[in-house]
Amino acid sequence: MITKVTCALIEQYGRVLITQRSETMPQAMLWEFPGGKIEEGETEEACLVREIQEELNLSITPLQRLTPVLQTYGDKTIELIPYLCQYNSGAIRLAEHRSYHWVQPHDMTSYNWCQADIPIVQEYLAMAAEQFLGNK
Ligand SMILES: Nc1nc2c([nH]c(=O)n2[C@@H]2O[C@H](COP(=O)(O)OP(=O)(O)OP(=O)(O)O)[C@@H](O)[C@H]2O)c(=O)[nH]1
Repeated sequence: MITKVTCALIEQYGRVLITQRSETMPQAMLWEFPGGKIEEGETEEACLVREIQEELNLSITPLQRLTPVLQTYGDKTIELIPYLCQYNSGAIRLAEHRSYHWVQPHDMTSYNWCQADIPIVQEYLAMAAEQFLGNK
């Protein structure tokens, strides 16, 4: 069975919000984009809005779906579905994570990521580079 998991790339002022998993979570201490498992009957977007409210106390709007990643961890396979998201309101209150950073694209590769997130970071960096060139 493949578990569908959404994750949010929340952008603000040219930075993206990333979160560090806690000691007690699977993939402990690794960095990820916040999100979580899709519940029965839920859309991807509704899942993200719910998870980001629950985990971080933020209101967001999903804007653009990026490329999903299939990843096997031991005997579990997940499909990680990333969305670029707009920050709307709220101040961060961590419910589950150990910490968070707002990072600039060029700093993203210096983090220790969950395996599934690495292709998403690469896709985001490619998009950020294109945007930079387009703005020149
Ligand atoms: N949220 C999130 N999960 C990720 C990412 N990358 C990644 O490999 N995962 C994996 O996807 C799964 C999602 O689990 P989760 O624990 O965040 O989701 P959840 O809150 O809905 O689950 P729970 O209710 O079982 O605790 C975990 O196995 C986690 O390690 C990511 O960027 N964001």
